[in-house]
Amino acid sequence: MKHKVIKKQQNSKKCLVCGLKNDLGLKTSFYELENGELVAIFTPIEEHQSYPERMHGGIAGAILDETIGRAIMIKDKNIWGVTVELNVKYKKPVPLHEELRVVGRITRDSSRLFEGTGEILLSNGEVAVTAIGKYMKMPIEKIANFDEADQEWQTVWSDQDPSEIEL
Ligand SMILES: CCCCCCCC(=O)SCCNC(=O)CCNC(=O)[C@H](O)C(C)(C)COP(=O)(O)OP(=O)(O)OC[C@H]1O[C@@H](n2cnc3c(N)ncnc32)[C@H](O)[C@@H]1OP(=O)(O)O
Repeated sequence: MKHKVIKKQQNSKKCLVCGLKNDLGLKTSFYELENGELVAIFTPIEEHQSYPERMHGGIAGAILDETIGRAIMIKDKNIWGVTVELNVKYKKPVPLHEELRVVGRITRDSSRLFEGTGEILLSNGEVAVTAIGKYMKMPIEKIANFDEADQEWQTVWSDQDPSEIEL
């Protein structure tokens, strides 16, 4: 089923998952969908491997962690969190060099904590990795010295940005 993209989220400079100036990073794009889910799109490269041609399980955890952690921003772009728990299940190997979609959504939201689930989808739509994450809400000033301009926290548009995403 196709879902309309309603917003593209910000990237940053050096984050492993979303930093556009991190040469070894995933350079992920994040899209908010009209159904309330967040989709991450990235293509793993050789530097993200574990065994040859297989994406590292830690990279799978990283992309799921950030996709779920950012899904809360659909509701309010000013809610920031730090991961306190992440449970990852590896069901199928994830190949390198293929564009992957990762879907995340919030399943519980309270004043101090939020929880969500996510999946890495293979190009044929099969679910390869799943995760459940729990995050503690914190003001960004308490997490880090995060100057948005310095960290290049901004929406960067591309010709490749989809207007709809098939899930
Ligand atoms: C763009 C945004 C994308 C975000 C996605 C990526 C996010 C990340 O990768 S963040 C990096 C990884 N995570 C971290 O670095 C977090 C490290 N942990 C910490 O800094 C601390 O443990 C921190 C701040 C979460 C809690 O510290 P602190 O407040 O001292 O802990 P503590 O006093 O034990 O707990 C405070 C409260 O939280 C509760 N709590 C703590 N952990 C949990 C948990 N896992 N589940 C439920 N409740 C918890 C405690 O029960 C306690 O409640 P109460 O006050 O009622 O007794």
